[in-house]
Amino acid sequence: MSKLRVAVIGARGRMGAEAVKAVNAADDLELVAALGRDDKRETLTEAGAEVAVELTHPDASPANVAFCVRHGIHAVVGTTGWSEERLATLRGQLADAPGTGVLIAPNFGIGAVLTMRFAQQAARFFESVEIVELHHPGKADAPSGTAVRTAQLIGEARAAAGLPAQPDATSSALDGARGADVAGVPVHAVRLRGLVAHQEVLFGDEGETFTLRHDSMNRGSFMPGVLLGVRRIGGAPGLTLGLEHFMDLRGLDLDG
Ligand SMILES: NC(=O)C1=CN([C@@H]2O[C@H](COP(=O)(O)OP(=O)(O)OC[C@H]3O[C@@H](n4cnc5c(N)ncnc54)[C@H](OP(=O)(O)O)[C@@H]3O)[C@@H](O)[C@H]2O)C=CC1
Ligand SMILES: O=C(O)C1=N[C@H](C(=O)O)C[C@H](O)C1
Repeated sequence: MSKLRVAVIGARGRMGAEAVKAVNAADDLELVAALGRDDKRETLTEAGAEVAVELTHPDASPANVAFCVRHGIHAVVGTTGWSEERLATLRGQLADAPGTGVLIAPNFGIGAVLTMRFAQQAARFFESVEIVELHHPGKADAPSGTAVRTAQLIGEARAAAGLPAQPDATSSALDGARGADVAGVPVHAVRLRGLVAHQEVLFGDEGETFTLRHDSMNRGSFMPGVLLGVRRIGGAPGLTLGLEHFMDLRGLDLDG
């Protein structure tokens, strides 16, 4: 059987270098291109890439993905910064490219995906919720894409359950002291040498707290998710938001 032809964009970055290793180690995949900031995107078409793994920077990602979509190359995107506006533009591009698939995964870590799902499930049971994300100091964006997505999912679940805004009597605060408000959920970002990628979701109600925590100890932790996306995206035309759509989450359904 022929191997799936895979390219990595951002190949010399922390994640990209790991993705290059993971693709090279997979028997069913062939690494046909490894692009850095200075390489032209045409390298992808010249190399005959079928799937591109995109791991660059929020400012660079939309143009890289647009190129892939225009040329019928499926994309597995881990780069953060996909605002609603950027997603709407991408949906428009995909509408003109039937058959082409793009996966945007805020986090490829299996445990991180589960954290998001469990947080969504727990959201309606607690009056208060806050998120603390903790990352290495080389990270460009804050809060993390994962924290933003987690907060959005919690916000949606709270709204669906008819919960009011959470209590907070703060009437005076230094800028940033209460974090960023994402969908009504305060999100706090820590940047600390020695960390990789971590997140805590703290729920609270009368007399009890409940904490979900996920830790990525190294970037190898993201690779099974990256490879799952690479193998599945060809069969999923259009936009897929979140790796959970390629995972078997039976038993973790939101509505019972
Ligand atoms: N979804 C997930 O599970 C994960 C997502 N991420 C996200 O992935 C992204 C990358 O993270 P990380 O690897 O740590 O970042 P790095 O800064 O280590 O790597 C980014 C790489 O992208 C390159 N680059 C920048 N612009 C372009 C461009 N226009 N075309 C091609 N390459 C480009 C950079 O090149 P140069 O070195 O020349 O600057 C660099 O090598 C971030 O958005 C991060 O949040 C990270 C971890 C997990
Ligand atoms: O930059 C990182 O490192 C990470 N970025 C992603 C994010 O912003 O959520 C995923 C993970 O947290 C690591």
